[in-house]
Amino acid sequence: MDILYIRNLRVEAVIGIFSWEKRIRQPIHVDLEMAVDIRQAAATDDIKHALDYKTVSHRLTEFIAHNEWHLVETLAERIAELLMKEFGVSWLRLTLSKPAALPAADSVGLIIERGDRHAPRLFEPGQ
Ligand SMILES: Nc1nc2c(c(=O)[nH]1)N=C([C@H](O)[C@@H](O)CO)CN2
Repeated sequence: MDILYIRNLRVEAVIGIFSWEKRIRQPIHVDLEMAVDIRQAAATDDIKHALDYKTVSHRLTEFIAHNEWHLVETLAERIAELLMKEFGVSWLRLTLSKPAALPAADSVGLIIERGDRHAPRLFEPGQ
């Protein structure tokens, strides 16, 4: 299986467990790897058969920024669900970072993997 990645997608989000965190936006950085099979896209040279990283990035930005979150765990799980349901992604590894969370640390966050790495894409959106 091949991997399409998006590295260091930056989104300003309302996220955190404390009341002061409900009143500000904080940066969330998304690193994403998604299983794909690039052969049909490469053979046809047609974006219709590719997982469009621009569309995925715009959707994730909108989803993260237009909702409010308490835990990074919740946000990570919801992102994984969205990618599987809306884009047919069969396997993903997501690194979610909240770099402003701890003044004494460069960043904190999570790495999660969901799905079957060797399964084909579940569907192509719009088909
Ligand atoms: N495992 C987690 N621990 C903490 C979280 C979290 O989302 N998951 N969040 C916070 C606070 O919101 C923190 O980021 C504020 O500095 C603390 N621990």
